[in-house]
Amino acid sequence: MGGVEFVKGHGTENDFVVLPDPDGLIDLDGDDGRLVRAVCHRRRGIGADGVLRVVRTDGPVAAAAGVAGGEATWFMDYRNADGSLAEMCGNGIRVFARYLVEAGLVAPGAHPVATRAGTRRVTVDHTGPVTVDMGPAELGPYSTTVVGGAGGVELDGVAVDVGNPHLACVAPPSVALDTLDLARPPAYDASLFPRGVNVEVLTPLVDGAVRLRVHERGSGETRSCGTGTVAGAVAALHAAGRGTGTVTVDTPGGTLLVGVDAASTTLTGPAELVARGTWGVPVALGV
Ligand SMILES: N[C@@H](CCC[C@H](N)C(=O)O)C(=O)O
Repeated sequence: MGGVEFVKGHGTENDFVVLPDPDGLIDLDGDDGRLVRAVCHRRRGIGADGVLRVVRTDGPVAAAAGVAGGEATWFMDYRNADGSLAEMCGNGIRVFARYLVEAGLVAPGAHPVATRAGTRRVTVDHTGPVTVDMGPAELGPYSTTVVGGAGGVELDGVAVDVGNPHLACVAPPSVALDTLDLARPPAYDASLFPRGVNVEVLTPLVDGAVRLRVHERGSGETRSCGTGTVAGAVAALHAAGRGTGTVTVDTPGGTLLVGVDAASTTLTGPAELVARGTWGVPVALGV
């Protein structure tokens, strides 16, 4: 019986199936990402918020994605659970880097990893927290969202580009963060976000910390989102009249640390590999 080798991992409970595919032999695009949807399915598949394909930067997958490897040997080819592509994944890239170390593909240390949003430098060892230079996070226009469907809660937010699109909403104290319905896709201004958007709701900055929940484009509500955490930290600092600082972000899945300076942002948090095996691809997928 054939199958696909995989590793399962998570970063603050944002979970991923890692697919080692150095030469890009697996077809992840066929039938609008049906293979990705199948492997991420929580009952019929392995279950995950997304897929991290580990593929070489000098092969056809990176070339087709328009990714210039530069000094990076490895390209994180990220897919959301619904099969859609995303430019960047802040929790995923830490898991990806941990996989590279555990697989012996890189030594512990600082390494460039290619993504659709550009190359990111990741500092990783075998067990400790992983730090990613996430690049600049660009503040955009203010906008609004409605969470919880028709008759839901309207919130003001600000667009933040972290390589992928976010609408980060610092909620007033009258909004009970824990009771918001973020399972349903929040409404947003499609003219501002033509490729969709990840929506974060967070508490105002108090003593350098916020609490944050997220609905991710292509995956639904997740326990954490690394790029969303950076977007939330930037929005919280902005709401407090600041452009730089360090923010501790508590998500339902765990705690992350974000650094924001004038030129760039950093994200530090855990990355764990929890299982490995062979996925017996459903015959109907014809793989
Ligand atoms: N969970 C990720 C973000 C994954 C991509 C996102 N859903 C999108 O479509 O932009 C993270 O940790 O950053």
